[in-house]
Amino acid sequence: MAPIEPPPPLSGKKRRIGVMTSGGDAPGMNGAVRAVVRMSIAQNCEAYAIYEGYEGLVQGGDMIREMGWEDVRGFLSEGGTLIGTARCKAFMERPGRLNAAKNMIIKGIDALIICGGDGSLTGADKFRGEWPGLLEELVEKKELTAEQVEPFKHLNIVGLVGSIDNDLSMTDATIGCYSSLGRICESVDCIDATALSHQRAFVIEVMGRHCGWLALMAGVSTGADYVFLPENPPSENWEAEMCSIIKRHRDLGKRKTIVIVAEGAHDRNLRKISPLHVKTLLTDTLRLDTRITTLGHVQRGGTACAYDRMLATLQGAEAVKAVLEATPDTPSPVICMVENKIERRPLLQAVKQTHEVAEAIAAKDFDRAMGLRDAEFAEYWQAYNITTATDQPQLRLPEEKRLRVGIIHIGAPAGGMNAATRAAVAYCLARGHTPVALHNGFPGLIRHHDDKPLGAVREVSWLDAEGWASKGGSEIGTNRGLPSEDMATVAMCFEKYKIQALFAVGGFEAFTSISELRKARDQYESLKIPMVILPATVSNNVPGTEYSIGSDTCLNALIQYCDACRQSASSSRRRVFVIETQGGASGYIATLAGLSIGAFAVYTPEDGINIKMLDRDIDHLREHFSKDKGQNRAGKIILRNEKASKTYTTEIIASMIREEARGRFESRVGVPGHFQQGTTPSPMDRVRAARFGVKSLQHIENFIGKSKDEIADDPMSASVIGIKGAKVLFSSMKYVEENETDWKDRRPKDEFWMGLKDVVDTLSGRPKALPTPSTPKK
Ligand SMILES: Nc1ncnc2c1ncn2[C@@H]1O[C@H](COP(=O)(O)OP(=O)(O)OP(=O)(O)O)[C@@H](O)[C@H]1O
Ligand SMILES: O=P(O)(O)OC[C@H]1O[C@](O)(CO)[C@@H](O)[C@@H]1O
Ligand SMILES: [Mg+2]
Repeated sequence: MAPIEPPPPLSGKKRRIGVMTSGGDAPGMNGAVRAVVRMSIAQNCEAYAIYEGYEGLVQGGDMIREMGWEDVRGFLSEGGTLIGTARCKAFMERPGRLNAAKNMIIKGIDALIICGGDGSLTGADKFRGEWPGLLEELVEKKELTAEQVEPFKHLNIVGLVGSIDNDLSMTDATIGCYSSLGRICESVDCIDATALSHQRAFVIEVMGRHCGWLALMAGVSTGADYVFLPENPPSENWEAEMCSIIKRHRDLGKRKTIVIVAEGAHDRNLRKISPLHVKTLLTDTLRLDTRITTLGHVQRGGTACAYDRMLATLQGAEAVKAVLEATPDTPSPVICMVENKIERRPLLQAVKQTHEVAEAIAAKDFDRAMGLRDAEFAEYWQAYNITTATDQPQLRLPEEKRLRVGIIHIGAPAGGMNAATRAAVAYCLARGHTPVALHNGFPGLIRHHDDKPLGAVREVSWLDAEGWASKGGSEIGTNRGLPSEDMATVAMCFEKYKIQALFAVGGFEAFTSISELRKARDQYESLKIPMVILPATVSNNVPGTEYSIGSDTCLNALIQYCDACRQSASSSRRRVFVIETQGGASGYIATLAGLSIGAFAVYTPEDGINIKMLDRDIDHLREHFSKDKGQNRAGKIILRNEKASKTYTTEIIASMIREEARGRFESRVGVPGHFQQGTTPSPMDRVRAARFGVKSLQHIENFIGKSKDEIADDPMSASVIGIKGAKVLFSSMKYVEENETDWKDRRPKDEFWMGLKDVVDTLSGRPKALPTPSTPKK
């Protein structure tokens, strides 16, 4: 039967892009839909939502509807998926896909962006592969004419990975996985308190039918005693092994036990490992009072964390770009994240590699299964094992290779400082090194190193640091003071307390401190030791890395604050909140928060603020509110970094808006201040802190056996660990200090995120700035 409705013409439009969410819902999916819709419109395309996943495509009609700019307002701060999702049986079969193809053509949709998990993208890949055959069949069966299908010969399809499971190969993170991990961590942190009180054991089941990412990361970020993953089942002898590890932890004084079991966990013979089985072992063998908690769907619920909002937004925008750049020969891409870089990878290959993991598991080839997950996964597994099992004789170094490692926190507190320290301590102990905490930064060391009975230089035991994975702030105390306050005493202390390596955790002051120590090596032999700085600051302004631990915790705190303000502003109607963010002279926090909440405008120190900018933004607000008839939930947020301008303070901007609004709308000020340091660190900060902590100590070990002069002569002996693009690497401090540092403004010379400001502006519909003398052309 020929279609009743011919494909609508796309006069003057480049493309008609369909977007859908499919499979299990995941926090952040709404952000992806918002980005696709708004970016499509901004790029002169039409955007259509396909409701209820593939079900909408198979059924067509009203389930495929055009989306306007305002239809996605507020999407960023909503959990689940507002356009619905489904697990669609019909699409699994060819007749269902035939209907789907027909509906796409009837609706004139010539590009499809699908946000879903491994199953949804497998379906997308199948659809893409069958497309020419489906069109032929539609013509053959006279459901469509040859002319009708002609413009749709090449299926333009792009995948976005949205799933809490993080189970697609070739991407480090899927939209939703960090939000889900956040829910798990919150729950385990809560359970921790009650477990500790009763000295109980808890067996916690987390989601992940075929993938252990959530279980592993939950283990790393909560310091669980044992984890079970489908990719890497425990040894044949796991029951005894698990009991022995847990017994040892108890013998060392631990009052609680947490075991995390992935829903898809099994042993090496693929027999399911159930929480009940684990509980029975803990009860019968170790006599522990044990409870089971199955977290279930709370893991999928709730609003998205900052990272997922950012990921969803950037990937959604990238997907539209990929649609527009596609040629008939371009393989369909899936948008991936590799460390800190958005990349397009071939959908076909990503799906194939994902299936290979399942095949390797089914064939009991677990090494291959682990190898097929991304490199990050194996590193986290290693970090987890080294920092958890206390008795691993094979890891211990011979006596002469063991070091006394000083650990110091410098600067303001940042989420993840304790987790990094815990990992470093556990690593040191596993290898036979002695971890020595230098309390309260350099001023603590200088003034209180030999206080009696408790000086600032203290060896740390496993039990001391064991509970630090989830603790916010700094357990060993942190301070902005620099070693130059009294370099001679610092050098003397290193000599006196036999500090043979230094692991520094902190922000720009930590960076400056290591720079000072490195330069003072000419004067003091005791400073000719390997030193690593792990950047940790809410401001994310440390040169040598694109990511400092603590910045993710800060963004989460900030978006929580902004969501509350937006809710208030939207409810009161016609209200603008001007919110002042931290970040020093770096606009990172303001910009990323702006991206995550859909800010109306973001003011950064890099661009400054000028009167033309304010005039234009206020005009835009006026125009926006003049169209508002009161039914719009139109709360607006402007983010202003604390150092964006000396003249245009947060208060002044809010007053200008109030004045210029002439009663049409009003403004309020919000200053979250130190709330931005957060309480408990975010899971991303915790897991990266652990991974980078272990890597830092491994880097330090490269210098074992070298003479003092050899160490001093090696530029890598004072280095900073960081993420640069798609890589995690160490950079020599000397190089970074001399080439990558803007010392005056205390930030990297080249800030990777500057390009993101355009995305914030485009997606909020902010008018483009005309170049003025103080906004130089890029
Ligand atoms: N092999 C396949 N062929 C065709 N369609 C498929 C295939 N696998 C999955 N799909 C389609 O994708 C939908 C979602 O797949 P699935 O239920 O596996 O969820 P997912 O996308 O993997 O998400 P998650 O696992 O995160 O919940 C299925 O209901 C089906 O419509
Ligand atoms: O209740 P549902 O929708 O079947 O989902 C459960 C499954 O979905 C997932 O959460 C992925 O979204 C799996 O980890 C889990 O097994
Ligand atoms: Mg899946």
